[in-house]
Amino acid sequence: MEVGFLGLGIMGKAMSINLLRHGFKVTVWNRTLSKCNELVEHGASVGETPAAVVKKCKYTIAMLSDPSAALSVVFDKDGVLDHINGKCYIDMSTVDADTSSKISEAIKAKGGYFLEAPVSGSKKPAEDGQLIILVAGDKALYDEVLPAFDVLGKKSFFLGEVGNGAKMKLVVNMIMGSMMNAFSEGLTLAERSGLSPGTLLDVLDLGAMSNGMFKLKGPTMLKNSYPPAFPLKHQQKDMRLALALGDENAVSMPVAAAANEAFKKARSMGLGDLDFSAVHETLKAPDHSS
Ligand SMILES: NC(=O)C1=CN([C@@H]2O[C@H](COP(=O)(O)OP(=O)(O)OC[C@H]3O[C@@H](n4cnc5c(N)ncnc54)[C@H](OP(=O)(O)O)[C@@H]3O)[C@@H](O)[C@H]2O)C=CC1
Ligand SMILES: O=CCCC(=O)O
Repeated sequence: MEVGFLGLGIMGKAMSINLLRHGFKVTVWNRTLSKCNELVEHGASVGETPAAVVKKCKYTIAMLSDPSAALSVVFDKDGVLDHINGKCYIDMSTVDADTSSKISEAIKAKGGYFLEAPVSGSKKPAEDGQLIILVAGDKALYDEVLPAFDVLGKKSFFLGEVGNGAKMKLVVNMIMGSMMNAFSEGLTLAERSGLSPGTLLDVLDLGAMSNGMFKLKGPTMLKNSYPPAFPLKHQQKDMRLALALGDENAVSMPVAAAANEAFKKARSMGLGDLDFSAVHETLKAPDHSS
C-alpha cells in the first residue's frame, strides 16, 4: 500500500518510520521540509507540498499539531484540497469536532473520502505500533485502510460519524491531564511532608490506582526530567478543546478547569515544549513554610 504522510513531529516521524518498516511505500511532507531528510534515510520519498503528496498517493495521513495546522494544510495554497478528487484523507491529529467536520465537508465536496483517526498513546507506542486509534467517518474507507491501522496501533475503534473520534480523544486527554495534575500534587505533598516520593510510587503501583502513566512518568518527574514525548503545549490545547466541549454540553468540569490553569501556568513559565509531566514544575514555588 502506498501512503502519503503530512507532519513529521514526534508522532508523525515515529508513525511513518513504522509504516516503512512494515513494507508500506511512504511519501512524506513536513512544513519544515528539512525534517523529511531522516525519513528519506528510512526509504521514504518526499513531496514538495501537501497537494503533491495527495496527487501521488491514494491515501494520505496527517499528524499535525492543532486545529489551525490541520486546517491550514487542507485549505491553504498547495493544500490537500487541490488534488483530493477520488483520493482518501485520514487526519490523525488531535483537533475538535468542528475542525474535523469542516475538513470532512470540504473534502467530500471535492469528491474525496475522509476519516478522522486521532490516537491515544504517545511516542513509544507510536514507534512500536501500539497506538489506540479512534476512528470516525467513512466506514468503507475504514475497512480499506485497516491494514495501515493494524500496523500503527494495537486496536482501532470505529465510532460512527465524523466528530465522534475527536470528542472521544478529547475526553480521554481531559481525564489524563487532570490525573497528571493530581499525581504531581501528590508527589509534591509526599516530599514536602517528609515522605519518600519514591515509596509513594511503589504504594500507588500496588493498588487500584496503578497505571502506565504513573509508572512511566513518575521516576522521571522525581528527577525533574521532562524529555518531550507528549509536549505540554499540546496537552493544554486538548484541555482547552475539552473544556469547550464541556461548555457546549453544559457539563461542569471544575477539576479539568483547574488542570487547564496549571498547564497554562506551565506554558507561561516557558515549559510548553517539554513533556506534559513538566506541569509538576508549577508546584515548585519557593517554600515559605519555615
Ligand atoms: N506526542 C504525543 O504523545 C501525542 C500527540 N498527539 C497529537 O498528535 C499531533 C502531533 O503531535 P506531536 O507529533 O507530538 O507534535 P509536534 O509538535 O512534535 O509536531 C507537530 C507537527 O505539526 C506541524 N505543524 C505545526 N503547525 C503547522 C502548520 N501551521 N502547518 C503545517 N504543519 C504544521 C509541525 O511542523 P514543523 O516541523 O514545521 O514545526 C510538526 O510536523 C497533535 O495534535 C497532538 O496533540 C496525539 C497522541 C499522542
Ligand atoms: O495525546 C496524547 C496522548 C498521550 C498518551 O496517551 O500517552
